[in-house]
Amino acid sequence: MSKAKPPRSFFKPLAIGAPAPFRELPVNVERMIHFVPPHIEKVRAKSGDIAKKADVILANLEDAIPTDAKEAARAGALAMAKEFDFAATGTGFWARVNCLNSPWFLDDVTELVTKAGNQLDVIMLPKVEGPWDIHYADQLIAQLEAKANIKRPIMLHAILETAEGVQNVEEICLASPRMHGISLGPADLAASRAMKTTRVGGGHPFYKVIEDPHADGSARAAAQQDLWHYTVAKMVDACCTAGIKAFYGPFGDIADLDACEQQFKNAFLMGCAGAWSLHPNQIKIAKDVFSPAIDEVLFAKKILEAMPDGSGVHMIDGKMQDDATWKQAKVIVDLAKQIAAKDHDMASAYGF
Ligand SMILES: CC(C)(COP(=O)(O)OP(=O)(O)OC[C@H]1O[C@@H](n2cnc3c(N)ncnc32)[C@H](O)[C@@H]1OP(=O)(O)O)[C@@H](O)C(=O)NCCC(=O)NCCSC(=O)C[C@H](O)C(=O)O
Ligand SMILES: [Mg+2]
Repeated sequence: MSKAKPPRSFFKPLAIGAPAPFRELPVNVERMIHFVPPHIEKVRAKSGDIAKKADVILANLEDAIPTDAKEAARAGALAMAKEFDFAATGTGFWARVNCLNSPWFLDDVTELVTKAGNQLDVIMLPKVEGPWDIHYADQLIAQLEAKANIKRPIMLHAILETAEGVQNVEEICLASPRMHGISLGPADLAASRAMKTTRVGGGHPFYKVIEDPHADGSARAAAQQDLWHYTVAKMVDACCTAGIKAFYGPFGDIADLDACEQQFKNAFLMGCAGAWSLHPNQIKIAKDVFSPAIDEVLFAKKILEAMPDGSGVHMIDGKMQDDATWKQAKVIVDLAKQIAAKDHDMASAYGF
């Protein structure tokens, strides 16, 4: 049976000279994690402009990068760290490395941490199966941080994309104070679970409920259901328990902006902080969806103003408010304040 670390050891650096892990997550607006294929020079060159619109730019080294371009993608990621000052626009800089059992993982992490460790905010780890994967990456990154004299800890973000990972998601989230969050990886997860779909996220016309038959034999209404509801709910609960962030991952039908928006909306309502954008068209969708709606923020502000100490019962616009709705309102207003601090247009729309 595995044992948890003693509380006093949990936040100790794992290597002499490595920075101490964060005790609280840095407060960053991360509505979209924008994927860049760093081996394609033309696309990589757009990173500076994209960084003005996106909250996070991620250099992708894993799936979607051809085997013969893995080294070029790694070199491209290092070039991005050198060429662009992402921090100056308040944009996060992340990299998705190849998975732990691949021939590239060790060089990916070694080069990123030692050559770009002061620019890199988060390493995204694919196909995490259990806490043991996080422990290994955690120790390795600490050793490299110490070697390269990195001053600020690099965080870890795991992708939930195997059946085993979903089984172990709570332990993964709690495995290290280096954990930043978790993203759902619906494509790999579908394959791992033997789900019969070729889609990257989103719904499926075969997954629906159908109305009972009518006596007159008329057509029965049917509605598609959300294939990802169970996994997103499990992921959100595990992340919130650990004090880290949950993200919906990719939506692969780049042309279907409506379905992308709906999938992101479901994730936002269920507690996710953001989603991945694979194409520039998905950045604005994520920005709009993962910013609370203006009328919701104004209503939430009314609740907080009516109940300054968060207790008692009040009626606002015909709706009962109490301690619990005060907490709901606070979630929305706190997020709106974070967005307002970054985005002046949103600040005035929210009335801050
Ligand atoms: C999906 C794409 C291959 C589509 O690219 P393309 O055919 O070039 O699209 P467009 O012609 O519409 O592009 C218009 C212009 O935009 C530029 N562009 C495209 N994508 C990006 C981008 N990600 N960042 C910046 N700029 C981008 C094009 O160069 C065009 O520019 P111009 O020619 O000057 O007009 C492509 O979007 C892409 O490669 N996206 C990333 C794909 C990716 O990262 N996939 C992996 C993540 S999903 C995954 O791994 C699954 C997950 O793990 C799971 O298991 O679920
Ligand atoms: Mg994947």
